[in-house]
Amino acid sequence: MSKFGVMVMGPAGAGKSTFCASLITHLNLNRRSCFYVNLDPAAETFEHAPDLDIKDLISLEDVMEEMGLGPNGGLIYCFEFLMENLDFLTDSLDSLTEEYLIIFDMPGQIELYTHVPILPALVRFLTRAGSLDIRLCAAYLLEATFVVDRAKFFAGTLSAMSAMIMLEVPHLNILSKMDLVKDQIRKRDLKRFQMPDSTLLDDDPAEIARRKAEGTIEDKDEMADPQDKGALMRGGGFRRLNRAVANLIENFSMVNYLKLDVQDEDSVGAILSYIDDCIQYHEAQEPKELKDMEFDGMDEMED
Ligand SMILES: Nc1nc2c(ncn2[C@@H]2O[C@H](COP(=O)(O)OP(=O)(O)OP(=O)(O)O)[C@@H](O)[C@H]2O)c(=O)[nH]1
Ligand SMILES: [Mg+2]
Repeated sequence: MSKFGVMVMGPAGAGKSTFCASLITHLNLNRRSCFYVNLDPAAETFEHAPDLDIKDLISLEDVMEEMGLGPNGGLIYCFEFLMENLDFLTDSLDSLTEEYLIIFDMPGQIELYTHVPILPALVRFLTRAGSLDIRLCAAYLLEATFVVDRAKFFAGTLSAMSAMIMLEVPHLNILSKMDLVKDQIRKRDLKRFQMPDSTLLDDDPAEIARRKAEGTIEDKDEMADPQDKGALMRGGGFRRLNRAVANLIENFSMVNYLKLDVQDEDSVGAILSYIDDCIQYHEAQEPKELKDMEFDGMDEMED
């Protein structure tokens, strides 16, 4: 019997726990079962109490105090400890049926998603056939306010891509906190962020302001010409690096973003549909109503 889950990931403060909460509210409203697993050993407050909380296994505060570690080293220690005590997960998750959506609320330390191999090992454990066998997808959240600074946006996109390549499970990228930008950015412009392309760097307001302050451009026109290699060279190493990264992301064309506004029930519902599709949740559900109807039909035939 398969199980189904979503791992909610992304940088610190991206809105992961808030999204988990609104997803749970939405699932409850739609009479769907969910099981909320908090894997952030530093998380204190929750809108919905977790069904399983890593803090019952190990707390970051204790680790920092007893091991003399900082918050990031402490977090890595907590995850290493979890990997040595996987029964903690198995004992609670093993009995869940295919009706449940298991929601993993992850911490925001970016190193967890980029250069330590713990998360891939955890994901392999959760998804391994014959073990928990969870059909898992990753939901990677990036704050929509990043679109204001495009170099930052591409850097965030690069870390999303890194997590995507590292984890090898179906992956949804989500621009969270859309309420903060929806009045500031035109729909047409937003589309360019949803499917990032390197021309976004050509008319970056933050970059234009920076270069105006430096006195390297007089007005917007010089920035708007992507063919102006001279302007790029004059812009120095970082600009060329930004462009190289943006081109890499564009050429891979692997990262597309969905929009999330947690205040909007439809928006949360739309993201849930993507999650369901990724993990083929509906295909595995027992057609209960149909079974009942079949029974009724048979009774009538027998009468
Ligand atoms: N305006 C707005 N604020 C949001 C939204 N989602 C989260 N926030 C705020 O952003 C802050 C961080 O939200 P969290 O949900 O705790 O983010 P997180 O990614 O779980 O943070 P860490 O677990 O610490 O990495 C909180 O102050 C939230 O109230 C949103 O959709 N819109
Ligand atoms: Mg959180």
